[in-house]
Amino acid sequence: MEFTKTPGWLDWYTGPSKPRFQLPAGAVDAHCHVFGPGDKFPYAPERKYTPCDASKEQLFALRDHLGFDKNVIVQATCHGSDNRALVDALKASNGKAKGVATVNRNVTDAELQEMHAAGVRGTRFNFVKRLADFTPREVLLEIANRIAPLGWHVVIYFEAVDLPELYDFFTALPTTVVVDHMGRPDVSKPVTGPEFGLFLKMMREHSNIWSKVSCPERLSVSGPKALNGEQHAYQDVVPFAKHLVETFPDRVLWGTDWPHPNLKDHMPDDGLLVDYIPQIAPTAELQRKLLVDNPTRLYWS
Ligand SMILES: O=C(O)/C=C(\C=C(/O)C(=O)O)C(=O)O
Repeated sequence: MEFTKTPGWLDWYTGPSKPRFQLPAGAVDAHCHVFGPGDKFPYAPERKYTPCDASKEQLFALRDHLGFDKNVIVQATCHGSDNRALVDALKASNGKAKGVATVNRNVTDAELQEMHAAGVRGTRFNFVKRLADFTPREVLLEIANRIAPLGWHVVIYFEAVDLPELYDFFTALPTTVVVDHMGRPDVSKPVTGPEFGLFLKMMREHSNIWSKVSCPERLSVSGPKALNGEQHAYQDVVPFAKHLVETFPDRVLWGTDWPHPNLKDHMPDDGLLVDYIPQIAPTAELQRKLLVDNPTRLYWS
């Protein structure tokens, strides 16, 4: 079956630079994807976008180029609850990849066991309206209760404006909960403002809730260049990510988000994204927790 990319789709950055920042041994890219190939793993009919193909081989080559040891591959909405491409990549990784799947209420226990055996360790609930249709909370809670005995966690992706309405649901989940991309804060507002304050309250009062401090390229208003034109990428996101890393050092994760779905105005060099890490994790200890200890404990223990 032929698939045509969403008009204006930006492919990932070809020829990423070699990072200047030396990743610590055992570092994990804890948020990335595989897409298709569509002729082998068709994209979901209910998808909101059609991506470029992005293979496990290309992901693993990027892992090695950047200096990561492992990947956590996250099911993207373009594949819906068809996790075959994800499972195929996990099985090909020689134990160097774990996964976060998307399942619906009809998933069988045998299917869950098969995914667990392949390396899946979580399921993802997507509340970003441009990506996924509404699923009743009771259905999601039913799924969370079914995956909890497997030791899986729940990954949540939402817009910051929706947190007030979702707060009680998130804090009632029976598993570890991992928030994608800091809950997409509005970085034009202060870190100390009420909006991000609600997110910090959730993390402070619920020690089962973690956050990825990834995707400055999605959140930044200042963009890849600072106003003076110097290459200070995404400076307006640094205070948010750095605050989370320093406040909750044992509950943060980082990922490239390769191949960067749905970016509209630019495509980051993944090598420069890695070089961004020391700005948000300024000590070797914080870098080791963020990149090695935390993802290893959550996915490989
Ligand atoms: O890949 C990301 O983390 C971000 C996006 C896409 C998805 O998460 C997805 O399709 O599942 C996005 O913001 O468009």
